[in-house]
Amino acid sequence: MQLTVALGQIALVLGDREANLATVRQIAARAEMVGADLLVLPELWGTGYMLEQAHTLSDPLGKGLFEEVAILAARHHLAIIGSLLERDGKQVYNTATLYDAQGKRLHSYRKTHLIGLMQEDQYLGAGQQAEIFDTAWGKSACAICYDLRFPELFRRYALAGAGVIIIPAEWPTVRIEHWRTLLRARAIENQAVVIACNRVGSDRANQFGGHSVVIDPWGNVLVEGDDQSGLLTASVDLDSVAKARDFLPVFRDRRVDLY
Ligand SMILES: O=C(O)CCC(=O)C(=O)O
Repeated sequence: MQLTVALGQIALVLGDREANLATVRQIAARAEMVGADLLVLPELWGTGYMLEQAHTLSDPLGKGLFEEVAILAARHHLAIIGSLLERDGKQVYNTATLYDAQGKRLHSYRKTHLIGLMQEDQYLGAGQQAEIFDTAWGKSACAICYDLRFPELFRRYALAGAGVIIIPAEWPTVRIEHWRTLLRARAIENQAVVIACNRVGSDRANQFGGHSVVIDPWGNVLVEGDDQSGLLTASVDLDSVAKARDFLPVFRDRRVDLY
C-alpha cells in the first residue's frame, strides 16, 4: 500500500490564531490538489510558543481550532495531524490530534516530554499516555518535537506494532543537525516510516529550521525540505516496514535479559 504524505512546512505568526488558520486553510487545499492522503502540520501551529497566554489561546478538544481542522479534513478528503494548545479544565497541554478524511478524530496525544529550555514545563501539563492507534494506513503513533530525543518512546511504539510514526515540531535552526540525525536514527532503529513536519520562520527567541522529512524504514530520506516555507510531498511504500522487519529482525534479537 502506498501512502501519499504532504508536509505543511509553514511559518507561523506568534499568537495570531486567525492568520495561522488562514495559512493552514491554503495548505490543506494545496494538499488535496496534490492527492495527499495525509497532511502533517507543525507543532503548536495555531499560536507558536506564546505559552504565557496558553490558557486564552487554547481550546478544548473538539472546539475552536480543533474543530476547524476537522472541517478542513472533511472538506479536502484527507487526514490531518498537527499539534495545538488544548485546554482541559485549568490545565493546558500541547496536543497532537489526528483527524481522518471524514473529519472524525482518531487519536489525540499530549506531549509527554516538556522542554524546560522553552519553558514548556512552567505553562503546560505533561501527557500521561503513549499509545499507538489504528488508521487507514495501519498502526501508527505520534511524538512531538522534544520527544524525539527519547528513543524509549519510539521503541515502545514499535514494539506495540506501529509502523508509521508522525512528529509535528518547532525545532530551532541552531540544533537542526540533531533533528536530522535523530529522525533517521528513530526510523532505522525501529524499522519504521518516520514522517516529521517542522515549522520555519522565527519568534521572539528562535529561528526555526524546517527540514521536514519522510524517511523509510531503511533510513532513506524520501523528501526533505530546506528552511523555507512550502508543501512537501512523498509517496511511501507501507509494505516496506514488514519487509525490513522480516529481513533484519532486530526486535527479535534484542537482549531483554540484559537490558
Ligand atoms: O530538543 C530540541 O532541541 C528542540 C525541541 C523543541 O524545540 C520543542 O520540543 O519544542
